[in-house]
Amino acid sequence: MKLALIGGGNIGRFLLQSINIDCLIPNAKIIGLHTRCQEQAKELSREFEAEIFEDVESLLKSDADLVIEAATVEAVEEYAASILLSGKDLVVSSVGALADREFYKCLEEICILNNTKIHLPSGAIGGLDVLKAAKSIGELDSVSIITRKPPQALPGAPLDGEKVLFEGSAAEAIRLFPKNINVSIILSLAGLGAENTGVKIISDPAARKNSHTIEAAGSFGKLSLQVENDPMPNNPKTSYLAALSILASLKNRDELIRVG
Ligand SMILES: NC(=O)C1=CN([C@@H]2O[C@H](COP(=O)(O)OP(=O)(O)OC[C@H]3O[C@@H](n4cnc5c(N)ncnc54)[C@H](OP(=O)(O)O)[C@@H]3O)[C@@H](O)[C@H]2O)C=CC1
Ligand SMILES: O=C([O-])CC(=O)C(=O)O
Repeated sequence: MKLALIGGGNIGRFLLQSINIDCLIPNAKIIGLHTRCQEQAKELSREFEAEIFEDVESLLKSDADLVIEAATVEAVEEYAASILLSGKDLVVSSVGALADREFYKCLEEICILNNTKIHLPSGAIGGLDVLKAAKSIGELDSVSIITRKPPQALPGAPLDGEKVLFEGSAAEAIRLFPKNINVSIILSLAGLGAENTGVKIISDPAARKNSHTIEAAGSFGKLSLQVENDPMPNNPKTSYLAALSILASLKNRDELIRVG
C-alpha cells in the first residue's frame, strides 16, 4: 500500500517512524509528504525517505493509493474533496471538519461517484462500537463527553486552578476548540450528531493525562467509559492513543476478519 501524508507534526512524524522505519503495517510505505514548513519537510524527507510535495495538487499526481491527513480541520476542509476526486482514499485525523453536515454530505457524494472511501479513526477515545450498535435498531437517548486536560494542552486556560472552559454541544465545541476536541465529533458521528452531543472541557493543573469520560444511555442500557491518555511527547495537546488509532485504522483496512 502506497501512502501519502499531509502534516509533518506530532502525528505525522509518529506515522513516518512507525510505518517507514518500524514497518508496523505490512507492505505499506509513506512515499510522499506535504507539510506547511519547508524546513520540516526537508528534515522528514531525509530521515524517513519520503518525497516532498510542495503542494497537495502535485501530491495527488503521485501513485499513492491513500492520503493520511494529520494537519488541521482547515486542511481537511481545503483538500478532502480534491483527494477523493483524484481517486485516492482518505484517512482523517482532524475529524472535526466533518461536524458540518453539508460538508459531510458533499464528501459522501464524491465517494459514491469516485468509488473512494474516508476512514475516520476512533482517535483519542473508545466506545464508538457501543454507540453504533445501540442506535442500529434501538434508541440512543443521550451521549456526552467530559474532557480533562492540563492547561498547557488547552488554549486560554489559566495555570492556577481548575476551570470549566466550555460546556455545550459538540458542534459549538469544535468551532471554539478545533485543535482540542475532535474526539467529540467522532463520538457524535457514531451517536446522535454534533448538536445533540454534550461536551464539557475542563482545564486541570493537577492532570497528568488527557482524560475523556464518555456517558451514553438508550434502549441498550448505559455506557460509562473513561480513557486516561498519555500525551504525545512533542505535543501535549494530542494523546498517544490518537496516533495509535490511525495505525489501527490502516491495519483494519486490509483485514479479512474484522473485529467490531
Ligand atoms: N481525532 C482525534 O481524536 C484527535 C485529532 N487530533 C488532530 O489531529 C491533527 C494533527 O495532530 P498533531 O500532529 O498532534 O498536530 P501538530 O500541530 O503537531 O502537527 C500538525 C502539522 O500539520 C501542518 N499543517 C497545518 N496546516 C497545514 C496545511 N494546510 N497543509 C499542510 N500541513 C499543514 C503543521 O505545520 P505548521 O507546523 O507549519 O503549523 C504541522 O506540521 C490536528 O488537527 C489535531 O487536532 C489530535 C488528537 C486527537
Ligand atoms: O488527543 C486528545 O486527547 C484529544 C484531542 O486533542 C482532540 O480530540 O482534538
